Order: sequence, then C-alpha cells, then structure tokens
Amino acid sequence: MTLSLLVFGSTGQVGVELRRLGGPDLAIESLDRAAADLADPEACAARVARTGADVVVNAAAYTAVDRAEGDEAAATVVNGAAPGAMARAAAARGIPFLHVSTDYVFDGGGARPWRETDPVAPLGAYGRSKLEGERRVAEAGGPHAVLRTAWVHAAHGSNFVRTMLRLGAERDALRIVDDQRGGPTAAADVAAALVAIARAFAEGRGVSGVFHYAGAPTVSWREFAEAIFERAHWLAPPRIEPIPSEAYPTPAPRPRNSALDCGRIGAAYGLRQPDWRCSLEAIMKELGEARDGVGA
Ligand SMILES: NC(=O)C1=CN([C@@H]2O[C@H](COP(=O)(O)OP(=O)(O)OC[C@H]3O[C@@H](n4cnc5c(N)ncnc54)[C@H](OP(=O)(O)O)[C@@H]3O)[C@@H](O)[C@H]2O)C=CC1
Ligand SMILES: Cc1cn([C@H]2C[C@H](O)[C@@H](COP(=O)(O)OP(=O)(O)O[C@H]3O[C@@H](C)C(=O)[C@@H](O)[C@H]3O)O2)c(=O)[nH]c1=O
Ligand SMILES: [Mg+2]
Repeated sequence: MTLSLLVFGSTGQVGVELRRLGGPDLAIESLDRAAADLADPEACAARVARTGADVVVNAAAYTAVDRAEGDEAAATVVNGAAPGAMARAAAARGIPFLHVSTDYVFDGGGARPWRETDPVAPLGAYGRSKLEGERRVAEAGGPHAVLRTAWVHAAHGSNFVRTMLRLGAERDALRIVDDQRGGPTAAADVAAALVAIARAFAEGRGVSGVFHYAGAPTVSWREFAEAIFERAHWLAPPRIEPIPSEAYPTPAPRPRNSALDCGRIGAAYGLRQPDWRCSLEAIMKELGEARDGVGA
C-alpha cells in the first residue's frame, strides 16, 4: 500500500532525508517555509485541514539554540503554537500527527539515560519552546507520536559534523567540550524511524505518546569530534583539546547528560537505537564523494 505523508520543513536535515525516502511505496508532499511558514500557525493548520495525506509529519523547527535565548517569543510560536495548531487540525481529520522533539527538554542532571517518564526541566529558551510543542501536540487529542531525538547530523545542513570539518580545515587545534554526553543521531535514521511509525499508524499498529530515539553509543562532543576526524581521510586532523563546558560559554546552557533511554520505542515499534558510527560512515562517504566530484 502506498503511504502518503505531508511533511513540513522540507529544507531541514530531517526534511531532506525524508524526501530521499520517497518512492513507489511512499508518496511525500513536502512544504518549505514559503509554502507553510510556522510563524503563522493558523495558515499551517489550514494546510493540514485540506490534506489528503495519510499522516502529517512536522520536521520544521526553530533550531538555533543560542539565538532562541534572545528571540524566545518567535521560537515559541514556531516550536509551540504551530505544532499545536497543526496537531489539532490533524486530530479533527482523524489523521496521525508525527512531531520531532529534543533531548534539550531535560536539565542534564544525573548519569543514567533519560526515560520518557522522567521530569523535564529545560535549561534554555529552545528547550522550553520545544516542550511547549510536545504538550500542545498531546493536548490536541488525536493520534500522535513525539519523537525525542538528539545531536542530529547529516552530510548537508547545519550540524556539528559540518562545523568540525570546516573548523578542522582552518585550524591546527580545536577545543571541544568533553563533559556533555549524548547520542549523535543521523537525520537519515530519524527520517526512517518517522516513516516506520507512520506506516504503523496507517496499518492500525500506531501507539500514541512520547518516544526517545537517539544513536548509540553515548559519547561526549569531544569523542564525537574525534570519530569525525578519524573518518575524514582528506583532512590532516587537528589536535583536539578536551575542555569543560565552562571553558566554552554560550548564551544557552546545554545539558551535561542528555543520553536517552530508547526502550519504549523498541517495545512499541520494534525500532532499535541506530549505531551512529555506521551512519557516520555513510555520511562521510557522501561528503568524500562530493569532494571528489563523484556524481557531480
Ligand atoms: N538539529 C538537531 O541537532 C536536533 C533537532 N531536533 C529536532 O528535529 C527536528 C528537525 O530538525 P533538523 O532537521 O535538524 O532542523 P534544521 O535546523 O536542519 O532545519 C530546520 C527546518 O525548519 C524550517 N523552519 C524553521 N523556521 C521555520 C518557519 N518559521 N516556517 C517554516 N519552516 C521553518 C527550516 O526552514 P528554512 O530552511 O527555510 O530555514 C528547515 O527546513 C526539529 O523539530 C528539531 O527541533 C531534535 C534534536 C536534535
Ligand atoms: C564549534 C564548537 C562547539 N563546541 C561545543 C558547543 C556545544 O556544547 C557542542 C555542540 O555544539 P552545537 O552548536 O552543534 O550544539 P547545539 O546547537 O546545542 O546542538 C543541539 O541542537 C539542537 C537543535 C538540539 O536539539 C540538540 O539535540 C543538539 O543537537 O559543542 C565546542 O566545544 N567547541 C567548538 O569548537
Ligand atoms: Mg547548533
């Protein structure tokens, strides 16, 4: 059976990877900012209200963590009010609404991976705005899934992998935070999980709720940076100096422990934590081939 998705956020990391999954079994209509601006929640809701798609997926968000500190009202419209309005429109049609959220809803305390039942306490405006979205999506009352993921990266877009490769080419040494730990997650793996959940809903096997889904093993940003440079064969790797968070001040504090326990999504949907090292191989291959002009 062909599954049809209406996707908001076609130009983002997850949006691009969702489009790549389209094919005979998966029809994807995706909307960019010009087609659906989440700064206008009612316009987005109206778009949902007239869709013929089986499932709506929101991959759009205000993701500039530091910028959100000085722009919280706008971030909260995009990350809170808009998903809420879209989810209510989906609920009115009886179609499932899939939404993506973040590890930054947690305060980063403790050392064990966070469960969906653990208390949330965001440290900054981005996390607060995303939490608002989670709550409004649940309150809409329709079939829904909120996928909390972390440290999303891809061969395209704005992410830590591309930042490291850019800085690594410019400098001999990098100072990287070593006391924030999490699960790097490839956008392609997030997209595949969203499609699996959408298919489950279409087949009557959907389970509503919040689900954690992040890559394994858990590492620090410093360890992730080293793994990136190990695979960037075209670069002379920079020296990496491990630093504490205090040595890298940012407008928004980041959680120290943002590891996510992904047991619930395994039980509900049979989805296992992806090994980010395998996914990173594919991303580095894509970046290497782009450099070599393969496929250009
Ligand atoms: N990046 C990460 O590390 C993580 C992301 N997430 C969540 O995953 C989801 C996908 O993130 P990711 O793919 O990384 O996002 P990106 O930062 O790569 O892209 C954001 C997307 O949202 C769109 N967008 C932003 N503002 C608006 C707006 N006002 N109207 C319409 N579209 C808008 C952007 O469009 P444009 O190109 O026009 O700017 C772009 O398509 C988000 O919900 C995010 O919160 C969760 C954990 C980690
Ligand atoms: C560039 C750089 C960053 N860092 C640190 C800062 C920060 O703690 C960490 C990662 O930097 P970033 O700016 O990529 O991180 P950030 O934008 O906070 O990434 C987050 O984005 C949002 C959207 C999410 O939802 C989160 O899951 C998470 O992926 O690395 C260094 O220590 N040295 C450096 O040279
Ligand atoms: Mg960032």
